[in-house]
Amino acid sequence: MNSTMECLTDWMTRQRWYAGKGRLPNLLEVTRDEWPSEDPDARILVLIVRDLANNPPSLYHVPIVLRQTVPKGAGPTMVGRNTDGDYLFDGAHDPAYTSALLRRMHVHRQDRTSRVHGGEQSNTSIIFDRGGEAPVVAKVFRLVHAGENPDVTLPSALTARGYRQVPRMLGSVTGYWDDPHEPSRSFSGHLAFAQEFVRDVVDGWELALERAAAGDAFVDEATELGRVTARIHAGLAEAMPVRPATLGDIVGFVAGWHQRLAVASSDVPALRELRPAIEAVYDAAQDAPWPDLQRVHGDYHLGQVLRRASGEWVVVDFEGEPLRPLDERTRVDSPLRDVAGMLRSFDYVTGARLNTAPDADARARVDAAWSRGTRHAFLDGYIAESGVDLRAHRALLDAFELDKAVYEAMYEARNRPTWLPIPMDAVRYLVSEARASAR
Ligand SMILES: Nc1ncnc2c1ncn2[C@@H]1O[C@H](COP(=O)(O)OP(=O)(O)O)[C@@H](O)[C@H]1O
Ligand SMILES: O=P(O)(O)O[C@H]1O[C@H](CO)[C@@H](O[C@H]2O[C@H](CO)[C@@H](O)[C@H](O)[C@H]2O)[C@H](O)[C@H]1O
Repeated sequence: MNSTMECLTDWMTRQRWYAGKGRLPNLLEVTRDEWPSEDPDARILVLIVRDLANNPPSLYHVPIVLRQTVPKGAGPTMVGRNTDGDYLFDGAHDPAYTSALLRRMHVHRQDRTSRVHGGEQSNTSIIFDRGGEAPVVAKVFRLVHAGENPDVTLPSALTARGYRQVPRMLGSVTGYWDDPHEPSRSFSGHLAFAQEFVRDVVDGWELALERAAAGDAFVDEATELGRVTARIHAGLAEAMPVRPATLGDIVGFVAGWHQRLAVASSDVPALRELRPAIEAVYDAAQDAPWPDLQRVHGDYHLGQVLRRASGEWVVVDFEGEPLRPLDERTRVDSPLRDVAGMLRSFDYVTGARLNTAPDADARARVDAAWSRGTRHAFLDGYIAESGVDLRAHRALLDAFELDKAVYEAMYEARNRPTWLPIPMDAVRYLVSEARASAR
């Protein structure tokens, strides 16, 4: 038997969302909130813990359920047994917590049976889709940050204005905590939210890969996706601040690109020799005309868009790039970041096919024109809907694409090293003479 923190220490290292891969956390309890439980055999504790082994320390949100006995089948979701003899369970898998979570967000359902989404996720999604009622997904953030989480605020703003291009937002939970280093302040941040779980959808990435492999065009889908992207941007501009890019903003963006390149170059040696050419593209963008700044999706790619059976696109995961600090992800930004993100994603479809082709014959059958046609269609759809001539922003769009490819190189080097050639090929192309003359 162990203290609650000791129980969590070992268990956390086995969780997909634990960020300190390969080392034990050094946990300190920050807050403990006991939620009312409808199950007399269960106590619900919503913990915020600090991992001091990380520099800077990270904050985790860990809801757990304490029970005197082990319910049938609950063994695999047990966290441990504490010094009082209580068994601790992962809240996400325990009905006492999952139904309390819905109550907390004022989401009422007859059938509260739930399941945890099995995918490779940095957060935990709990799906309620039984009993013939409208299905709901609750997303439990694991790493928590002080301040707004854009994954809550952006889709909420769009839902409030009737936009159907995001799943309907239903509610959220905010947590409060103190920091011993700043005793005069108290902090708050989003811990979870609930939204419509969109049924009968296909993930844009899977769909695009399937189409490309079958030799089928993706032009109609990409055109519509371009339109939807422009509509989302219009909705965010309606709901949240918009302003012209000042010289100070532009200098800040360009400095940010250079800084990210410096960090990425230390992770990815192949970027080093390309650095002067990449920097030249960044510097050229400083003198280009910039469209207005506003809130954007921030990590826009085919894996973040779902296609309903009706053919409509729905956009999810407004959390922004996981490798960027939260305060950067909650500022006004350029809508070109999202456009560039999706353009990169079309290129990834071709790249992934080349990367996974078993032999030279299979590689030769991969059609590079697929990505070009899809990119054009997406831009056409965006331009038609927004009235913004993106092609007039070619140099700037190239700089955003290059910055995204540099981010991807860093992301792949850290997470999927065999995929690194995909963004590296894009970096080489975007700085090439051929690209410069097309600009
Ligand atoms: N509201 C929803 N309805 C249906 N599927 C969803 C919904 N939200 C997320 N998903 C699915 O779950 C996947 C992961 O969700 P996401 O928000 O991107 O989590 P993470 O930030 O942890 O990657 C998405 O790519 C999508 O396939
Ligand atoms: O986890 P997130 O969805 O927030 O995004 C991260 O992981 C993505 C990989 O799943 C990564 O996207 C890159 O790979 C995609 C294919 O798997 C491709 O469609 C994207 O264009 C490419 O950027 C994303 O960059 C990263 O933030």
